[in-house]
Formats: sequence, C-alpha cells, structure tokens
Amino acid sequence: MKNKLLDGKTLAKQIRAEISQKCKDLKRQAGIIPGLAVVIVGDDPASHSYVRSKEKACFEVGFYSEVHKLEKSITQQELLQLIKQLNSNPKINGILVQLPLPDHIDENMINENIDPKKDIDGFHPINLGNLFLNRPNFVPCTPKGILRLLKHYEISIEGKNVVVIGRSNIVGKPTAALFLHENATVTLCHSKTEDLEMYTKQADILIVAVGRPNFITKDMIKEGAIIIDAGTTKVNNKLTGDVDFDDVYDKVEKITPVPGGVGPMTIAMLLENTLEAVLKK
Ligand SMILES: NC(=O)C1=CN([C@@H]2O[C@H](COP(=O)(O)OP(=O)(O)OC[C@H]3O[C@@H](n4cnc5c(N)ncnc54)[C@H](OP(=O)(O)O)[C@@H]3O)[C@@H](O)[C@H]2O)C=CC1
Ligand SMILES: Nc1nc(=O)c2c([nH]1)NC[C@@H]1CN(c3ccc(C(=O)N[C@@H](CCC(=O)O)C(=O)O)cc3)C=[N+]21
Ligand SMILES: [Mg+2]
Repeated sequence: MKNKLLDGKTLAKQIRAEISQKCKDLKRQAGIIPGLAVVIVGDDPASHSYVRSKEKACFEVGFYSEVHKLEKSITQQELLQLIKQLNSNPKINGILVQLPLPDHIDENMINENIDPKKDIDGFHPINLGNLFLNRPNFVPCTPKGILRLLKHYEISIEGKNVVVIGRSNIVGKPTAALFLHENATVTLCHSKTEDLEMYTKQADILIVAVGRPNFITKDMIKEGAIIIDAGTTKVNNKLTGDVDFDDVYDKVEKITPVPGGVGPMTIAMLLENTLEAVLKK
C-alpha cells in the first residue's frame, strides 16, 4: 500500500545532521560555537518536555545551550532584566522564550525586548512585519518547518487552496503569510468561523493548529487532500493531533503523523534559525 506519511522525523534528522556538520566547520574555521538560550517560566509539564527536546537537539548538533527556568511568580521586570542580559551576552546567538507565559506577563512586551538579531522564533514585531512584507529575517519555526516538509515531498503549493485553522501568532498567522507568498490562495479560519466545513472541504492543503484532539474528521476534508497536523495534546499520556488520523487516512493524499510530523521539524528549524543568527551577528 502507498505510504502516505509526511515523515517529519526522518527529514528533521537529516537537517540536524547537516547543521551538525556546519557547526563543526564554523568551529574549525572561525572558532565559533552557536549558542541558544531558552527561557521557561512556570511548571507546565508539556512546556518542560519541549524544552528538554530543544536542549537535547542543541547538544547533539554541538551548539552551546542554556536553559533558564524561572518561577511562575517572577515579575515582568525581572524577566525583562534576564532578556537584556541575554541580548548582550556574546555566547548567545538565539533567544527563545517559551510560550505561553503566565497571565501577569505581557507576551508582546517580552517579544519586543528580544534583540531582533537573536529572535530565532521570529516573534519580534519587526521580524513579523518583515515576514508579512515578504522580506523575512527569521521565519517562525513551525510555519518554516511545515513549508520545508512540503517542499521536500515536492508538493506543489502555487495556486492551491490552503486552509489554515488557528490564528495564533506562533503558528496560524505566520503560516498564512508564508503560504500566501508561495502563491497559494489562503483562508485563515478560527473559532468564530461560521461553517468551518465549507472551507475545510475546499482545502487542497489543510493545516490545523487548534489544540483540540481529533477535531478534523473524514467528512470535513476533500478527497486527496494534503493534511498537516500541528496539534499536540496529551490524551491519556499519549500525544494526539488535531486530526483523527485513522478516520481520514483512506481519503488523504499525504498526512503528517503525530508524533513524528510537524514537531520534529519545528525543532530542526529552531536549530537552523540559530545557525542563521550566527551569520547575522
Ligand atoms: N508541533 C509544533 O511544533 C507546535 C505545536 N503546537 C500545537 O498546536 C496547537 C495550537 O497551538 P497554538 O497555535 O499555540 O494555538 P492557540 O491555542 O494559541 O490558538 C488556537 C487557535 O485555534 C482556534 N480554534 C479554537 N477552537 C476552534 C474551533 N472549534 N474551530 C476553529 N478554530 C478554533 C482559536 O481561535 P480563536 O483565535 O478565535 O480563539 C485559535 O486561533 C496546540 O496543540 C499546540 O500544542 C503549537 C506550536 C508548535
Ligand atoms: N517560543 C516558543 N516557541 C515554540 O516553538 C514553541 C513555544 N514557544 N511553545 C510551545 C510550542 C510547542 N512546540 C513544540 C515543539 C516541538 C514538538 C515536538 O518535537 N513534538 C514531537 C513529540 C515530542 C514528545 O513526544 O513529547 C513530535 O510531534 O513528534 C512539539 C511542540 C514549540 N512551541
Ligand atoms: Mg479559542
């Protein structure tokens, strides 16, 4: 039977191997070691799990990495202080502040204070603005990983109906901009969308980032669609996507598994952006 998987895990591994080689070359030729700082506030287990994956990935490719674990009770001022310190630390090329942040901390205020040259998530307003103007500096990791995966599988995007569900600043919104620049016809859906199925049934490429397990079922999609599932929710200790994989599988052309699809690509792009940050210094 035809293999319909868009295998992000395998592609991410290849990309990490290339980054590892580039890291060795940089060290040998210029004595440079790329450095990533990850900041995490509070004790959400899922967030800590992602941060551990990022740490491990950094170690494997030979990057320097530091993780700053902060109490949930930290003030915005204290967090800004840490960011300013990381901005001026020459060992650090990339800064990632794990989202979401506690309610008393203003996410925009934090993103605004990361040096745009170290903003490897691409969340600084200047970088997001430049992405929307189609002159990207850092492309946010999840959208970049999704596009890379589709290109790897030679899936054509130009002229296609791309429907994105979810309009977060970290996934949905930048994904819509990126695919618009690939000349797709983009529809961005969200919780207030009326008659969601009307849109999803038209999608040649359906990208889902909602955070509701098994939300997308067979009856909602077009025959032969390409399905990208960014959702990751723990259900009974099992990581579950937003798409009911088993239900839709027969009907799709290609689909990303969860785990093993978008997640590993996100981490690979994080490493790639950190390497790019070294060259922008
Ligand atoms: N694999 C990876 O690398 C990554 C995975 N994720 C995962 O992706 C998922 C989404 O995360 P994130 O982008 O941060 O999302 P948010 O939780 O910030 O936003 C969810 C989005 O889904 C929309 N939504 C909620 N319910 C519905 C509905 N019934 N119909 C249509 N739209 C709906 C919301 O609409 P509204 O705006 O109207 O509220 C919102 O835009 C999560 O599972 C997260 O864990 C996130 C980042 C990276
Ligand atoms: N500033 C910021 N940047 C982010 O990029 C960011 C963030 N905040 N907050 C949280 C989300 C979520 N996210 C994931 C990254 C990797 C996997 C991943 O590697 N998942 C594996 C499985 C890992 C497991 O088994 O637990 C997979 O899907 O195969 C998932 C989710 C990045 N995020
Ligand atoms: Mg909502």
